[in-house]
Amino acid sequence: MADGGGPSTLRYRDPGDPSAPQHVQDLQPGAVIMTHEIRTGHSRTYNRRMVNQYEFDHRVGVGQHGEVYLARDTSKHNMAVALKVVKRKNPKADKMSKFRKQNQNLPTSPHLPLTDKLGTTEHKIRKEIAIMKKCNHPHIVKLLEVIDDNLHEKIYMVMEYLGGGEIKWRTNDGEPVLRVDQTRRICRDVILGLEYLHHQGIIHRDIKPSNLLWTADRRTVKIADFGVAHFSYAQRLAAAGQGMVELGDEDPILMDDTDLSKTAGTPMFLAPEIVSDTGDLAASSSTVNVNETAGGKARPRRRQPITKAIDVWAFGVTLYGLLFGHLPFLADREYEVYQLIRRQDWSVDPTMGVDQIETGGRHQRPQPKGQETEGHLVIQLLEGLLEKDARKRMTLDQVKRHPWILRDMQDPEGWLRETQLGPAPSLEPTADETSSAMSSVRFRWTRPLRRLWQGVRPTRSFLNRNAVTEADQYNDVGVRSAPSHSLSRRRSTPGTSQHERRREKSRAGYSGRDAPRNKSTTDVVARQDYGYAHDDWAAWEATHLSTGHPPKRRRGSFPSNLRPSRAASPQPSPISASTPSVNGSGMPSPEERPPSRLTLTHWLKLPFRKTSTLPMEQTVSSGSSGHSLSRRSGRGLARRSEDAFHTVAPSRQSTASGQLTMAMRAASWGEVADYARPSEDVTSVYSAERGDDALDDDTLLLGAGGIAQSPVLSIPTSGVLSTVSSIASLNAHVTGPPTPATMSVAQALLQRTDVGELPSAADPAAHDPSILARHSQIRSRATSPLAQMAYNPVQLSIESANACDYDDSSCDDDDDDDDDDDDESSYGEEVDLQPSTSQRYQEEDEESEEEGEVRLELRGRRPSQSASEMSPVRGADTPHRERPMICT
Ligand SMILES: Nc1ncnc2c1ncn2[C@@H]1O[C@H](COP(=O)(O)OP(=O)(O)OP(=O)(O)O)[C@@H](O)[C@H]1O
Repeated sequence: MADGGGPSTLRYRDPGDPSAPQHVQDLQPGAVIMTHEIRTGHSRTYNRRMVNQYEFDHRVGVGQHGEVYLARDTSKHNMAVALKVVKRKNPKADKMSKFRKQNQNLPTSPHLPLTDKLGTTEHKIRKEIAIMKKCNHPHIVKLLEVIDDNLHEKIYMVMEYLGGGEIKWRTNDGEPVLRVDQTRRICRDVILGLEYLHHQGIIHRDIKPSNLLWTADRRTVKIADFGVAHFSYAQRLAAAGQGMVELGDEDPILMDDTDLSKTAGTPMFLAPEIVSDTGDLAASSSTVNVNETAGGKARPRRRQPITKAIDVWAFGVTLYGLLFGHLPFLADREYEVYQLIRRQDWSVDPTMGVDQIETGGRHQRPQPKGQETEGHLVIQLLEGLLEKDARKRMTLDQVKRHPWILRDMQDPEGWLRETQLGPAPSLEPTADETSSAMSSVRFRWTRPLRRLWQGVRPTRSFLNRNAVTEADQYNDVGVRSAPSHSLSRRRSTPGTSQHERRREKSRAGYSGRDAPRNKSTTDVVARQDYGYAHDDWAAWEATHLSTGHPPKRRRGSFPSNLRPSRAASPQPSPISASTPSVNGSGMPSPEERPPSRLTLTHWLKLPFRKTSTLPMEQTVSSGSSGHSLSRRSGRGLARRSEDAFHTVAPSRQSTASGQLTMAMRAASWGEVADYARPSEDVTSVYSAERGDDALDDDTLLLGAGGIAQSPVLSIPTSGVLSTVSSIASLNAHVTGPPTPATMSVAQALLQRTDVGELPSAADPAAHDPSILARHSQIRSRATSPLAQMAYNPVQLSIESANACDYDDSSCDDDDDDDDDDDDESSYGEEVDLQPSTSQRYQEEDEESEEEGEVRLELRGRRPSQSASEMSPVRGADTPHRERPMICT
């Protein structure tokens, strides 16, 4: 790594993090940005992979169709985002799907989602994107941007990052880890999210604990993974309740209801109406799908229609799982599970939750209204949810009003009122959504063609300019207006190293990206051979914008009304006095240009450094210690850049159905508002400091895949959590050497958690962020990797970043066609290590592609995994896989 693998100084700002700056917390992106231009490279500071403005960190999950990475958006104050990288085409999976369609009795795991029948990978991704684009709700994971890498047939889905990870709900022994009241709060969030989805005409089809993710502060749960979700026109009509809804362009991919009849979802969570055919078919083809009529003649049985009720069922199974730590219908084989779902009644344990509240058994006598026990209410609710007849099943509205859901709320009526969804919005242009979700261009660049094109093509990063206001384009100077960097690197002349080429360029008077672009179009290709240049470019551009002389841009990239006039005298600015002179072209002379790599020496020479006018955080690395100075934005441009965040959010939130008030959010968690007791604030990492009794929030930070690695009692005390998170947030806001004040706060926090002494502020060592990082690493009392990630994000991100260097199976993509170049491929070289699961799959996939003929192998699907299931440290054993369970 560029900084010698020293401690990371990356600062992630999660919108859900209460310690994040307000503008980050307020970030509620409206329209999803569709980006069709991709720039890849490596960040200069950390040598991490970059795709456009996103810098990859570690992998947080692996799904059936792709991998999910933590990344930071360098254009938005390093805001954390989740980047899902999916291959547009997966011939092997597609072939397998086809094969499965023809051979329905193929074995599958009951734990894994069924997606085979939903069409090709491309179709599924398109649909997922189109559906996510329709959603904007506090309890639904937000899709922020879709980057369509047509060249490598990859799609990058940029989503809000949910730092809390999946809900952990059971131990290895199948015991619950959540308290009953915690489960209730999770349920409130899920109900609100589901209600919104159904209101939009969307059926999720894969509700289960692992698709429910916590925000970093663990106050909010959001529904994720729309891989098998379905948009139902009929559902949408019903939601509108008016018989008719206004339709935009009809979109075949969303309007095709035949998809709904296909089996999709995770077997254990499938509703009886879905498995009514499948189960029997799989079990015994001679007895299925027929009803014996009076005349003894077999006649196909009518299947119950598939409606949103399937989500209600899955929610019931989820609730059951959270309460009891195991699922109601368990068997080793898929078809056995289906039979149980169809025919068997479920039973309950004598106690529920980690607090072991008595259930009172499955069949109970009625209790006087208002005096029901908690167990009684829960069983009543489960009976309504797990009703095999979909027509008799509870509706979400009934669920929402159920006394157990409203229990402990101070003002249930207020909550119901506040969370009432407004009239359904009209169906906005769905055809546009899906057609733009992925480019349909099938053209693949060959290397010579690409080279030719690079010489003449204009650069444009954001084709969908409607998604961003004009002012934003102008303001967001850091990235959007940055020149596009070449996808490919120049072919090396034999015997010429990259360093030599660089030296040559620098002798010639310019270095790649600083080359004036206004002389001729061919200059555009005269860019650097390596990585990204955000920082330098942004710095350079910032300077010139501040003087009223922006660099030349492509026509149309500036809104005319905002385009600074060259004739007009620049605004008097304290910056302008110290900015470099510009030549006639609006570009600095070669001596004045920032260097291609921003070293500390160069930084010190920059004329504008004193004024701190960089539009984005600029990290300067010095020495091997990894000591870093982080210069935050100055007032001028940074201010504009921040403003852009607000204007970028043309709050769809404010549309009738998307409207959720603070009260609603508060109520769903029972925040300290009018809706709940103060002690309900159990999910706040700060509540321990307030001395609230019920903080057992640490139990939520448990192992992998819904399975707690350690019993609840061995989890560290809550004070540790709040302390470390305070340190983390302290770290997050220290953007330079720690001041004595911050050091003393950190010292106090560390003393409280008994993790050691910090050096004094006068000690130079104290200025090394590694000290803070080291001290904030709690001695591993939390055994789960996820917990450790939460406790020490900085440390883990370093390990994982290292891991990414060789493990990032998608890391290879940007080099697919450019591997003639030698020097950049830092991944791949270091590795003599065990390939990860995803890597193995990737390799197999590639092999198959190369062969042209897709080989079929019968084996279980690739399971989706969260980061906690994957060891963050390379070579360590995978902690757990779902164990098969036998139903008794
Ligand atoms: N926005 C996010 N923030 C944090 N982690 C995420 C996010 N989205 C996904 N993940 C993690 O990545 C894992 C896989 O992602 P995802 O579920 O989207 O993939 P998939 O291919 O749809 O998986 P599945 O097999 O469940 O269908 C999830 O289980 C989750 O742990």
